[in-house]
Amino acid sequence: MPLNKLIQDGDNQDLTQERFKATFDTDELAAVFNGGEDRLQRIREVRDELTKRGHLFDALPAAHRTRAERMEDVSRKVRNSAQGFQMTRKMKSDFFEFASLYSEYETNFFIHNFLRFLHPSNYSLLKNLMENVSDFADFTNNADMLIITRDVMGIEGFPLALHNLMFVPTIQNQADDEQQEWWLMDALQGKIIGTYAQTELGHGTNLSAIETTATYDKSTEEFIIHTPTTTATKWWPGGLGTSCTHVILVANLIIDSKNHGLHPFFVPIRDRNSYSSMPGVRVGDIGTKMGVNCVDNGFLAFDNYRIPRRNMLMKHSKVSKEGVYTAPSHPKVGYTTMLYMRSEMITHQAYYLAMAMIISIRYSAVRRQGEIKPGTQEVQILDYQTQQYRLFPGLARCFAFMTAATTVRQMTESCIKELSHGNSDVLADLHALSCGLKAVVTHQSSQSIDQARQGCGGHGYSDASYLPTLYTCSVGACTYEGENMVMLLQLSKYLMKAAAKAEEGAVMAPLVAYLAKSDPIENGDKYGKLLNHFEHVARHRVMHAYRQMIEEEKQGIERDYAFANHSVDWTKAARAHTKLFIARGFVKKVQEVSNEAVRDVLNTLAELYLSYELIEMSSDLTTNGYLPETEVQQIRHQVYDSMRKIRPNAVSIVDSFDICDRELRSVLGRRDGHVYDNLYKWAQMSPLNQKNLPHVEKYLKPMTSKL
Ligand SMILES: Cc1cc2nc3c(=O)[nH]c(=O)nc-3n(C[C@H](O)[C@H](O)[C@H](O)COP(=O)(O)OP(=O)(O)OC[C@H]3O[C@@H](n4cnc5c(N)ncnc54)[C@H](O)[C@@H]3O)c2cc1C
Repeated sequence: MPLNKLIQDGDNQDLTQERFKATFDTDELAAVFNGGEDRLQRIREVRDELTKRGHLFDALPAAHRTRAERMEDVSRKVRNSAQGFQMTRKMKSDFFEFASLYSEYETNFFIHNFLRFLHPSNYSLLKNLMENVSDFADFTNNADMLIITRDVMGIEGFPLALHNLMFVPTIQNQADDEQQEWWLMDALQGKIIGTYAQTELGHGTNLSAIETTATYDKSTEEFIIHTPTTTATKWWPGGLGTSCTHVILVANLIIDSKNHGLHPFFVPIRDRNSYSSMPGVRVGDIGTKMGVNCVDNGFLAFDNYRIPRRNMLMKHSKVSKEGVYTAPSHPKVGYTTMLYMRSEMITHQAYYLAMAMIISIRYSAVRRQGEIKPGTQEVQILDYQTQQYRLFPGLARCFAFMTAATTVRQMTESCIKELSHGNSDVLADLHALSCGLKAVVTHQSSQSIDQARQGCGGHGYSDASYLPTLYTCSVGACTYEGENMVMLLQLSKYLMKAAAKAEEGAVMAPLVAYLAKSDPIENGDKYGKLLNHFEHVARHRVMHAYRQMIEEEKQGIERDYAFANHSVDWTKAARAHTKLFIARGFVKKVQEVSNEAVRDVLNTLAELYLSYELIEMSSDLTTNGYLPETEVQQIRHQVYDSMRKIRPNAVSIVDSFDICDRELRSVLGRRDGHVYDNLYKWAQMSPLNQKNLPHVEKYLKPMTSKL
């Protein structure tokens, strides 16, 4: 029995030959990547069930459909849940009993675990909205829902994406018990569809500049929602364009002319029956974007639109009938929700990147182009060192990022337990880390996906490869959920405080303890040595940025300006700090793997990851004589050595991601490697291959027929 489990008769011969070279069992590595044997098994069972339900999938590739047709396709798959999901009285009472067990801090934990892992609520919506999956899918199982969403819906989103991710969790997190009784069941059953409207046309990152107002009118016990300027128009919220009946609106709370800052309001915007916008509400779609065009991102403006007082979400802050404001008891409410969101985003990025690697590496094994020595046979492009340099660092990053996502999720869970005992010590560390991870992982994933696209030549630019879709989905995440540069600056502020502590010799949190250490004289074993180099670079960058800033302060420049004057250096420091965390986690993970053959291949990937990332930062390695140029050269050679070792296993490694053709939606990445015949078939489906096309009939024919 071959070690690669994907070998089948009739496949492209080059691909089959590659698969026979595997030195490890692909099922074993698949279990490591996908979070364990049980989880892998379950993913496969769900996938098999989906295979039996052909009508869940589209006859034509999405690229050959208009945006409106694609919106129709995804909406068909998430149709109204009213008939699908009736919560029984018992389920309803369990639901609220469970919710009430949780304290304020645990509420965030409750949202994510209860909704995603423990209880039918959030994913049940998706599940019950989806046709025909309720008889086999376990909606309490995150793996089930992940695979169903990816396989059936694809990665370009759907009109209820923000409803699930933001609208329902915000009601649970920020509405009081009575408000949850009013709104939650309708939201869970899809009787109302919502989104989260925060960003404005003129204001994104800087929340303090948001202009939309909610002014309390004591005489009627209502809030008057108003958009005072064009720049105050809400812009971007997913699902707002055409799908939502309601929004959670983030607006300035004004009472007796006093601004109490931003608060969330539950605001109906469209009639649930007619879908017409409410009087006083202007709402619509913002048009096509670089990607995620199955999400209808929209705009929203209000003309003195009135909502009842109790439509302000009042779990944490309150406004009484008389207009008395009560502030939230704890300023950090909501932090842990954000932490979970970010760990989920990192998981998604690891999958996007894995898909890009499957596509580009399989295709590079099938594609023959050019000769290494003139007059010899055309080579598989995977044999070119330059091609390996383009692709294999991305391959190693898949494992590094997946490990980071798992680690940060576990750290978040343990942090929440600590919070429930009143200990918030690690929250700031973890929040800062999550900012760095969000920024580094989204940036590097999209970079590696684009390298994969370019590595597939012209066919990589075709939608048939699916690489353009993967790139646009991945790169969008560099902006939403916190713009990346701003995320790095947030981490920098935390590192600035840590640097000050290191200078003072104060006690340091574990994640930044290395700042107070000096460079080791003994470098340790292979991994120890490389990780020491990561520590050196991070420490050097952080302390350098800090000391430059302090020097400016001594010259009378205020701290804020001194920080801003060195913000590029600070973001470089933040990246190095984050890469150190990822590198440490990857090494630890590899060392825990028990199967020797799998550990060997992961060792090679980890070596490549560490040496490649160090070479990317190599100028910091030689500064101040930390390493001689010869040692940097050795690290560079380590990159090439690791690539050589990975080459024979490359196809089997990507096969181990265990992502099937249907999920992959790529002609270039097909398991069987029959790329050319299928590219031809894919092109035949293009709507432009129909007869009597208007542009030809109206304009081109009359032009050419005159010649
Ligand atoms: C695909 C997608 C989906 C989205 N979905 C939603 C949604 O559902 N709901 C919603 O409310 N919003 C949504 N958004 C909006 C998103 O949250 C914002 O685009 C994001 O917060 C960035 O804000 P901005 O666009 O105003 O950029 P800006 O803040 O204007 O940033 C522009 C540039 O200025 C820089 N910059 C800004 N502030 C600073 C600073 N303090 N220091 C240094 N540099 C700075 C940034 O680094 C960036 O280079 C979505 C956006 C996208 C792309």
